[in-house]
Amino acid sequence: MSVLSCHEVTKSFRKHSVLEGVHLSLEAGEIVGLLGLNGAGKTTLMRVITGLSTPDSGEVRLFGEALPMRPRQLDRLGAALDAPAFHRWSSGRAMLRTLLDTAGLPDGGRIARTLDRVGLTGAADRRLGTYSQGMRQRLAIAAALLKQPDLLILDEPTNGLDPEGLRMVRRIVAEEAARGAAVLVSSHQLDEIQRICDRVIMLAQGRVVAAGTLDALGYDPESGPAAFEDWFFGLVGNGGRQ
Ligand SMILES: Nc1ncnc2c1ncn2[C@@H]1O[C@H](COP(=O)(O)OP(=O)(O)OP(=O)(O)O)[C@@H](O)[C@H]1O
Repeated sequence: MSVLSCHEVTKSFRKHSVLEGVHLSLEAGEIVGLLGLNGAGKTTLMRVITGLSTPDSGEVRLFGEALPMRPRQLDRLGAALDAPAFHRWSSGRAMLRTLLDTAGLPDGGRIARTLDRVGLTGAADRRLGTYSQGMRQRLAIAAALLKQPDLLILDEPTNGLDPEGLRMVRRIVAEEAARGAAVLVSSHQLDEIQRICDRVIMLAQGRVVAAGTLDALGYDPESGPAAFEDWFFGLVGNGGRQ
């Protein structure tokens, strides 16, 4: 059974079609990169998968069950999407505690471990209003990791992160997959995707234009980042722009 499957998913905003007949599936323990130019539909697809947005047609199944998810199933999903809303007077530690309390889960050292994994131990008790953009991004990743999800969805997790943060994301994604979680990660950092993903799915104007391992899609990993960029543009074209 796939951890995630999408079948013929479509979504429009007014008359603007954003997702068209999207098919995909993710298995436990694999890391899949979602690629596409600005406006290709990556975030919309992730919002549909996480139940934040309803598709116009098609089906999304998580852990074998069609959306919408039952509350207990929700705890099996961890997602960092968009810019999360933070209460500026709260702290990172307090925010994570609220998430655990809401889910009725015990801490058992989980909060401290998660803060450590994202490099926020030293800032854990600072007010969120004082966090930098990169620190907020780290906290969003921590929130997604907190419940040890079976499906981890990260929308451009390296946004605003320093080089050490890039390494951290790489390490976390690999650790989560090794633990058995399925990971779907979008990024404009083609070299990062090339390094960390087992498979890629390319979206262009809301359609999947390519999906598979880099090898199956005809990319030679030895040929380096510049070649990956050429390969990417060869598949997505110019995204419909003039
Ligand atoms: N709530 C909304 N209302 C209207 N249009 C929307 C809405 N959300 C997204 N769109 C449109 O859907 C299209 C896809 O947007 P989406 O954010 O999914 O793209 P993306 O691939 O994540 O882009 P980026 O790389 O810039 O983050 C865009 O044309 C966007 O303007």
